Amino acid sequence: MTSAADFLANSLLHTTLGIRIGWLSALVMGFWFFKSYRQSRTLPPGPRGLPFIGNALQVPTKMPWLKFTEWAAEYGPIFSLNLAGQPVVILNTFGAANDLFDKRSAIYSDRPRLVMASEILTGGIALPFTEYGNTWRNLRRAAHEGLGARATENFKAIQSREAAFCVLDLLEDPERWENHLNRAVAASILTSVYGWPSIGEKDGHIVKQIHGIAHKITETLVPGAFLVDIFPILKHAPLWLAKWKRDGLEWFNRQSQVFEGFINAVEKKMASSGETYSFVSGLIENRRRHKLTDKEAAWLAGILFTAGSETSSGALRYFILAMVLYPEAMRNAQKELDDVVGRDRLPTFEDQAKLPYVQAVVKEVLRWGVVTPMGVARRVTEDNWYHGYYIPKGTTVIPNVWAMHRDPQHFADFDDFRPERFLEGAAPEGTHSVGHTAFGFGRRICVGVNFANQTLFITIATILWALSIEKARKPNGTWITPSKNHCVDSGVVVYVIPHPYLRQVG
Ligand code: HEM
Repeated sequence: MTSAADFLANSLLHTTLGIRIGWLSALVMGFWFFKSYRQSRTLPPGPRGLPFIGNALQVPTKMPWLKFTEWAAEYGPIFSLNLAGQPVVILNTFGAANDLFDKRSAIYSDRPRLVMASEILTGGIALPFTEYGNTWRNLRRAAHEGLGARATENFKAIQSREAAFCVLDLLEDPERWENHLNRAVAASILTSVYGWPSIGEKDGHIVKQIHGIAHKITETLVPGAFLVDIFPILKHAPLWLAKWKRDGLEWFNRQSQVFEGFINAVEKKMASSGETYSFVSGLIENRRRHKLTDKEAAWLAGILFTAGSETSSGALRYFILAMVLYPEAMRNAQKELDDVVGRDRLPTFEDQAKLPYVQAVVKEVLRWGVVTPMGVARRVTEDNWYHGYYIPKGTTVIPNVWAMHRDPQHFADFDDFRPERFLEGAAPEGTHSVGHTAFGFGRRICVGVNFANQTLFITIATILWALSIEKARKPNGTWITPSKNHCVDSGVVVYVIPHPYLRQVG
């Protein structure tokens, strides 16, 4: 029989044990929860940074995509950085970009906050930077209506004419080949957008002005260029104290007047003499349906030549470089042009389907010489998980297009310019059968993609039909071999500096 004392002792023992077991299991459970919580909130791996500033000092200010590609080899196709507290995720494969930007486009279509470039300099209404919301939707719908695949057919005649003028200019004055490419690209955009007559040498100041606008905007995108982008609170600094803000707002007002003036001129012409079709004539008729204010419509048209001119002429520079370095590809394209077009007429868009090699040259130019190596960054608008990694709301997500286009899994000889790769087998998954992602992804894919592809096709076909491009020679007769890595990183767009020698096809 157990005494009352034994009973008491026993029950005490059991109670103590029970409490101990209870504590222990609570501890184990707590640890388990903590561990799984930690695991479920782990950002993708990445280089170790310093306290407070994280990896900010490890990211090079020029050509950061090269470092990103090295880090991708070390940490995997999706890695993360901490830029002074701002989480940044870098996507390095077609698959990852497709999974997030295309398949989760509802939460991956915003842009990171760019106070200077987007909110001050362009008033929050420049389509490429606009926050993912109603203003963006209205601008995008209007842009798509005027530049979709069917609508862009309207601009083929303008692009063919400009390609022919470009070749004449190159033949007459080969030394200034860059100017001629710039002029042709700017002219085909401006005539298509505003219905202007072709711009020539005399209109050099307009081309200069356009490139000036693009430069002004891209300059402000250079990380660290404006303190307000690091400390957004500075946006509220009073005007008398913040010269940068006064200058930025003044620039926006001046630029708005220029763009509104261009639109008003088209409107006047439409009222008097029946203006020919252009992007803006369509926009004027439909801007109310698209719920655009006059200023938004003016900026939509204005930003098209800013977004489209530097990128397209940058791609054409890469084309010149590729022809200088890979003459075999040039000869193959010229042979195809000879067989299909002959020598009695210029190539046209009707020939396009019968010129698969020339089309492959266009794609390879965009793959090999990617002009926007990091695309245009996005901002995630909701917490989400990918492959077990946590990507918190507000993270900046950068597609490393440069690495995607050099992924040995898809492009074994990625460094070589080899158009044939687009004629062999299927395009890599995640590229929507295109084979590259030079124009971006998902809902924010380049709205000028059809226009750009048309410009590149007809300009490249016409140049190769008329001209051969070779290495230039030094005065002592030795060849100048340009480097494919000698790039100028202007902030968003990257250029190359080839030294070509142009000669008429015999
Ligand atoms: C070779 C030429 C071009 C290249 C490589 C290029 C590339 C790009 C890229 C990478 C983006 C960002 C897409 C993303 O966020 O995923 C973009 C956006 C954009 N592009 Fe292009 N582009 C070119 C030509 C053009 C042309 C000719 C136009 C207009 C006529 C144009 C207008 C735009 C606009 C307005 C956006 C912003 C779209 C948005 O944010 O919703 N681009 N482009």
